[in-house]
Amino acid sequence: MKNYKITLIKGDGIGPEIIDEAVKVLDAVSSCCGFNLTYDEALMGGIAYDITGDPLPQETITKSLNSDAVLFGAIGGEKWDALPREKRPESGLLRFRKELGVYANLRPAVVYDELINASSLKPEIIKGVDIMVVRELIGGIYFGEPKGRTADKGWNTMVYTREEIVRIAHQAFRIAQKREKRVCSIDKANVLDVSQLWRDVVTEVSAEYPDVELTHMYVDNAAMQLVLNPKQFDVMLTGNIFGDILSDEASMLCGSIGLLPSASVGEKIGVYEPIHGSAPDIAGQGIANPIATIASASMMLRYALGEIEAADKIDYAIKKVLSEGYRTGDLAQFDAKEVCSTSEIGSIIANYIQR
Ligand SMILES: NC(=O)c1ccc[n+]([C@@H]2O[C@H](COP(=O)([O-])OP(=O)(O)OC[C@H]3O[C@@H](n4cnc5c(N)ncnc54)[C@H](O)[C@@H]3O)[C@@H](O)[C@H]2O)c1
Ligand SMILES: CC(C)[C@H](C(=O)O)[C@@H](O)C(=O)O
Ligand SMILES: [Mg+2]
Repeated sequence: MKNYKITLIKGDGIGPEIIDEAVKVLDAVSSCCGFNLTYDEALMGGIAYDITGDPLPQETITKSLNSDAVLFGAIGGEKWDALPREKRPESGLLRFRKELGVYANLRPAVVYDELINASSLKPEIIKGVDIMVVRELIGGIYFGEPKGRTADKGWNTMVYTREEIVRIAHQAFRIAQKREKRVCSIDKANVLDVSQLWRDVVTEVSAEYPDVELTHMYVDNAAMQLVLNPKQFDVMLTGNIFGDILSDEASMLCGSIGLLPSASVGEKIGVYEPIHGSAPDIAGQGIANPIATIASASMMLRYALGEIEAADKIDYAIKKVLSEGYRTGDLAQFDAKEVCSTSEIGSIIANYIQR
């Protein structure tokens, strides 16, 4: 029987609660599909800082690089907000992504028919929305030098090199070839030099993909177009910060940020993580929506392990459970037949798979 090694990073806030549900579902699907998963936990974020003094212990990097994939919950919280930047949970996550070289963050935003009433937008605007945000993840303003602050001044630098833009653009075009063959590249080329380079390089790379239509859009307009007419988008190619913001916005087309998964991939091991954070406001209450993490586990099976049947089973079970009206609190107002806790909805999805 095939055996895969998965590094589990639960992190802070709701991280442990949502990862536990993803593991429940993974265990159900692996026993149905005839493979085995071995989990090894590793620390990151505030909890790692509290235990080791470092938000990203070396052991976490080593374990992750020696596994087949990483399933990640979320990090951060007010408790650690006053720490110096390099000790903060968020710095641990950024360093982790850089160490693993996961330059492409794939964030699908798909509107489920079952949740068509969960968006504040009209059903006719969102029905059928299926967007893939391809977000550059280890460059841009998050990493550029110089950065720093004094009492009276704070500064960061948005930098992209040609090489960084080329590799993320190839990802976007290759993904588009398997979809509707449309890439909309998002930038702020009317103002930023770095965006002018971005636009030129994306255009150059597009010459290798004559079957894919390329358009460009300024990020401010893109934020507006996403709620005006989201179906115009197939693949949205973005830099680091623009993709961070637009994917949170896109989650509200779908109904809740608790639904959106992601895959962070590059040359080495991939990291599979919900797009949301540690949600300190609801942590420990058993009400977080674990579906984003369960769907991230499905992306892990599909992309990292090639267990397509198992991934399909999870995706189908999520849809089925939503169609039967099971909802966590974030979606309780929308055609709910039964409002469930985090653990209940995880069990219902796992049981559905085992039926
Ligand atoms: N990848 C990550 O680990 C990650 C991502 C984003 C934010 N963060 C960190 O998380 C902390 C909180 O940040 P924030 O509040 O801006 O963003 P957040 O995504 O944690 O929460 C935003 C809002 O969405 C809700 N929400 C998020 N996930 C949910 C879920 N699964 N089910 C139901 N509701 C959910 C929260 O309750 C909150 O009201 C910060 O420290 C931030 O830096 C971490
Ligand atoms: C916590 C933060 C560093 C992170 C990001 O901005 O990438 C988060 O918002 C995300 O979307 O994963
Ligand atoms: Mg974010």
